[in-house]
Amino acid sequence: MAGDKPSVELCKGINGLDKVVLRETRGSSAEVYLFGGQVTSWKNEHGEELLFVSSKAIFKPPKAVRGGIPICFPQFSSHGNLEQHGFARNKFWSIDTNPPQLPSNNLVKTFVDLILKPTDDDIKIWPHSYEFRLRVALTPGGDLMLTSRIRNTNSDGKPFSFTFAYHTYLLVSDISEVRVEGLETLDYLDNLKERERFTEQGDAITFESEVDKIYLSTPNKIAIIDHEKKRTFVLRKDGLPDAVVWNPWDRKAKAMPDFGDDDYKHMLSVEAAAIEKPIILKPGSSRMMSIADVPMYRH
Ligand SMILES: O=P(O)(O)OC[C@H]1O[C@H](O)[C@H](O)[C@@H](O)[C@@H]1O
Repeated sequence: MAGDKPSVELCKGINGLDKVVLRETRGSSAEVYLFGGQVTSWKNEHGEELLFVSSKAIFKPPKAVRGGIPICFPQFSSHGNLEQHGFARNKFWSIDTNPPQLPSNNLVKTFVDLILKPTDDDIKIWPHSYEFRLRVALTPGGDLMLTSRIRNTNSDGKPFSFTFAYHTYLLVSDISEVRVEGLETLDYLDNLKERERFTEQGDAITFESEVDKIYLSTPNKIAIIDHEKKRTFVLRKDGLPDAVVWNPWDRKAKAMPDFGDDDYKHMLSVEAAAIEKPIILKPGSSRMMSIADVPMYRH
């Protein structure tokens, strides 16, 4: 409730799964499930939801929840030997009670730190030891910030490489009224054409059919403009050169059991990512990757 103190609360979500609820003074909030380390809700100070979660989402491990912000690690999509989008989104994360310091931002007081480490069984699938720390934070103004720090803790001296994405599902009023700015004239790999490389035209991107593109070397700021809602999401990213834009449209929507037939009209995935050039970490070294989603309104 607006006027309350900021709070961070661990409680039970759908199907008894643990979730952490962040609340800020002016009324904005966010929810994070320990399953997947996945943000599943982000509301502005009027209590309006900003993230898309499918009406048919299944909150039942091991299938990742359809919506919010799944974490794709250590593999984006199906390009590699691992399961689609890697395993991080299907794992139970823990609350990190003793996180190492992050570069300080004194304004941000409402956050939770999660951690994922491999079990012995996990190491059979991906033979590396790592610590993946995820901070989910809400600013007093209601911006959502995710910071990931991945560290190679291999004791055998071996480096590892990975690809990564914050698979953000934004809630939009009508996909045919949405415009994305910041990706014009950039090169992209088209997932619908065997990852062939193309160059985007000069206009802002609009949507009238299925899209699944990996834009390369993108600017650190991308705007998603929702005309009907008079709302713009500004996605700021750091340490993540690529950006995926995905909407399955009607035919693929129908083929997904956890996605409503008309859901595609109300979502757009804009995913800050590192895909074209995998990130390589030597033992003892770590990498930080962050996003901040900022909602802005026109009145
Ligand atoms: O169905 P999922 O495994 O969650 O993947 C959903 C989508 O994720 C990304 O956006 C990929 O680029 C798409 O090719 C994929 O269809």
